[in-house]
Amino acid sequence: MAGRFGGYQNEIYLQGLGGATPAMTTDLSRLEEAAGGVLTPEALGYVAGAAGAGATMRANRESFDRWKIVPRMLTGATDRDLSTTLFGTALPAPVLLAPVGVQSIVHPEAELATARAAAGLGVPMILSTASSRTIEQVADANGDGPRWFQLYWPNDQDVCASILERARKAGYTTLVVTLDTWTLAWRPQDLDRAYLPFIRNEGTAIAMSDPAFRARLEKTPEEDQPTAILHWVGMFTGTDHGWDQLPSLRALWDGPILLKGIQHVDDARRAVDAGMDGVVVSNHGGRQVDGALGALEALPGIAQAVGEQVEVLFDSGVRTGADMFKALALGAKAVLLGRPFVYGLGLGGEDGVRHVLRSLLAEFELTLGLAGYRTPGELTPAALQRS
Ligand SMILES: Cc1cc2nc3c(=O)[nH]c(=O)nc-3n(C[C@H](O)[C@H](O)[C@H](O)COP(=O)(O)O)c2cc1C
Ligand SMILES: O=C(O)C(=O)c1ccccc1
Repeated sequence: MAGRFGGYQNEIYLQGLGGATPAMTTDLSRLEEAAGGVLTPEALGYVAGAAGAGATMRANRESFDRWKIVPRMLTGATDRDLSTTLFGTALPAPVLLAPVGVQSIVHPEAELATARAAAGLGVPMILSTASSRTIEQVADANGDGPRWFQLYWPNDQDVCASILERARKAGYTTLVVTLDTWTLAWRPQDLDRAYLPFIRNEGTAIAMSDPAFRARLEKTPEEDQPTAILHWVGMFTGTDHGWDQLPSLRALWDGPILLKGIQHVDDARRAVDAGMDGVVVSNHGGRQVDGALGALEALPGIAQAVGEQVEVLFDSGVRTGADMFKALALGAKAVLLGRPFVYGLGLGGEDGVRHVLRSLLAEFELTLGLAGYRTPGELTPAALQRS
């Protein structure tokens, strides 16, 4: 395991001896700019866009910038090991691919390319309910790779049960229930273009292939697509649930359940009280509540309050290996990578996602070692200074 990710650096330099340079940038903070050259304006606006005036998305980055790494010397950190364990399963590194719907808007192979790249590295992929491919197709492409499933909690218990049963049968082990997007926020980038991918039938594969969902329709989606899409949108958005409904979800899923979108320490405590196995501290990449706090600001308090009892994961604003280092030092057990892998997918399909993941993990491994640490588990807030 040691050196497995850092080796990407040597590989790139060695290829340089033969005159080759990487197909896309190794500066992960510049991927959005690069993707701007290949995505349609609608797709770029959808992926890169945020809620409102973008204040939360900017706050996500500002909160990373406020923390600085304080490197230690002569610690013998030459031999690193990035591996970690989540819910009893070993992972090669503390990173997962965040659930991202409608991937067909950036690349024709969509979630299948992502699933292949993730499986090749042993990195878990979290499949979105709003996937452009079915649960079973993505599982096939993912082979023996680890896979988690993200639920947009439908307001129809039969459809919910059917989707979760399909996920279980297809080998998804862990459930991530996203709570922060029970309706879409005000998103000017999309509103100005009157663009919404899923009402154009992007990202509806799971619902359209679901027997319980189809049973709700008078005409099949093939006969009357607009009605089917409207029914789907109504089922997955517009209804907030309550804490008292979590037991009904628990009854439908045997494996670990995490709640995604947790930002208040009291909600993290409620998740623990409700018997959940983890939380994802996240503000959805600034795509939901504009004016909300930078997600990293919420992390230390939540990690302190519940980190001993459940797994605390983090996303929103992670762009580089240094960002991973900071989130782990502030209490995350692992991070979810969001937009950067989507840009990699748009730029280069499966190879692009692989490049982004390998770059992130190589940079993280080098940062870890050069700051004086051998393993992610050694990181604590003492590795950082707030400025
Ligand atoms: C295009 C796009 C689609 C997304 N779709 C979903 C989704 O279907 N389910 C979900 O839980 N989160 C979704 N998210 C949120 C991500 O899981 C993650 O929380 C967010 O991207 C993290 O922020 P970052 O991209 O700034 O790192 C989506 C994000 C983007 C950019
Ligand atoms: O765009 C999003 O952030 C998102 O979560 C979503 C919601 C529904 C369908 C596709 C993506």
